[in-house]
Amino acid sequence: MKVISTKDAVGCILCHDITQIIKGHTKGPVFRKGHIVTEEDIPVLLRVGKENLYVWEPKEGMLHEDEGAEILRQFCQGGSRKEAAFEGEKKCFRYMSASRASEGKIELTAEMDGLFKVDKKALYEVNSQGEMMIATRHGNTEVRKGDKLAGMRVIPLVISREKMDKAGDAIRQENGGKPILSLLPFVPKRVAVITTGSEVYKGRIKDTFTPVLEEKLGHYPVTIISRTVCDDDPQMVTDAIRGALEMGADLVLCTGGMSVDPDDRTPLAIRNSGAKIVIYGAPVLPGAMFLLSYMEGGQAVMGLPGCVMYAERTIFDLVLPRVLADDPVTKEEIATLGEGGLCLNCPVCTYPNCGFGK
Ligand SMILES: Nc1nc2c(c(=O)[nH]1)N[C@H]1C(S)=C(S)[C@@H](COP(=O)(O)OP(=O)(O)OC[C@H]3O[C@@H](n4cnc5c(N)ncnc54)[C@H](O)[C@@H]3O)O[C@H]1N2
Ligand code: MOO
Repeated sequence: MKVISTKDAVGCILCHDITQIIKGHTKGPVFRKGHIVTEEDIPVLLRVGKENLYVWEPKEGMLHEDEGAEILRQFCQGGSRKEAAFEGEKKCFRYMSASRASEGKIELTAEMDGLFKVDKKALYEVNSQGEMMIATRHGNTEVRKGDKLAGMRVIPLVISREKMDKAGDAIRQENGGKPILSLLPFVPKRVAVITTGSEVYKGRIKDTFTPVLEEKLGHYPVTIISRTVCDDDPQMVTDAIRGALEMGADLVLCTGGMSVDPDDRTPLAIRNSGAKIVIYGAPVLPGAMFLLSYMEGGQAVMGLPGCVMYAERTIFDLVLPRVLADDPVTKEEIATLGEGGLCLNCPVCTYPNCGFGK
């Protein structure tokens, strides 16, 4: 820290807030600690009576907190300054926009509806360095345009470039240097709904499952291309799946017949369609009897248990955004859902902003 004549302070970093008081009008900081003095600031500083200032001396190898924050933004979002050019106040890149660095902090916001992904290990590496932090919302959750995704800042006013480089090296070692955060936009999909169950097929009860799916799918860029009702006959269900795929379905949703009764034949029917089963049975309640499979061509075929019809949130809500963002779900990932896999059925549901599936 040193004292400098205000007239000579352009480019210097203020060490403390500078307060302006105009009687009966304003009281507050005109400049914050950490601000870099510009040519235009000089008359303002002189007007608040500051002919001399305490400033940091720019030192070789030391970065201002805002410069450090910009490096954190690159860790998160990727892209050089040029690639991620400012549009007005926003820096847009890879469907995320960044605020301008201010007081050492940058925030990222979703520019599209889609699936938010976090490389947890790389994030941990950066946050383990000290003197810097990145906080995000949970990964693998759907986000909507305008949602806040992450905030990051450098903790001290200045940070060594070496420290930032070390964090960059840790990310490179962890994932080869890929951005920590990504937003995968939803990809428009054609969906086929196959309802199974003799009670519905024979008209004994009304189908109340399909309307639930229609409502849920209505929040995404999805077209329902077919609705078929089948008896508890696995061949009939298999034929319906194959027919839907021939019609160009990207996603086939089979409902009913997912548990252990003699008439519950949907898993067999899905298997016989040629789909490769990722999981049948998941550590999530509601949703234990869920089945996820993929065809060779990448189309997803799901078996949805009865709970998807009656419970507000189930495993279907965890998996659907991923499938709609073309983000394949693995058996291992499903196995990790156990902790947080219990929906608490809160009086007011705040999903996805809750612990379910996290
Ligand atoms: N012994 C066991 N029983 C059950 C288990 C288990 O592990 N062992 N799991 C339970 C869980 S968890 C669920 S979830 C359900 C799974 O049910 P299913 O997917 O097999 O559903 P269904 O048996 O076909 O039907 C259940 C219930 O829902 C009505 N339903 C089904 N589809 C429709 C429709 N399109 N419209 C209207 N109503 C429909 C159906 O009539 C039944 O009343 O299994 C538990 N049991
Ligand atoms: O499979 Mo049930 O799906 O847990 O309610």
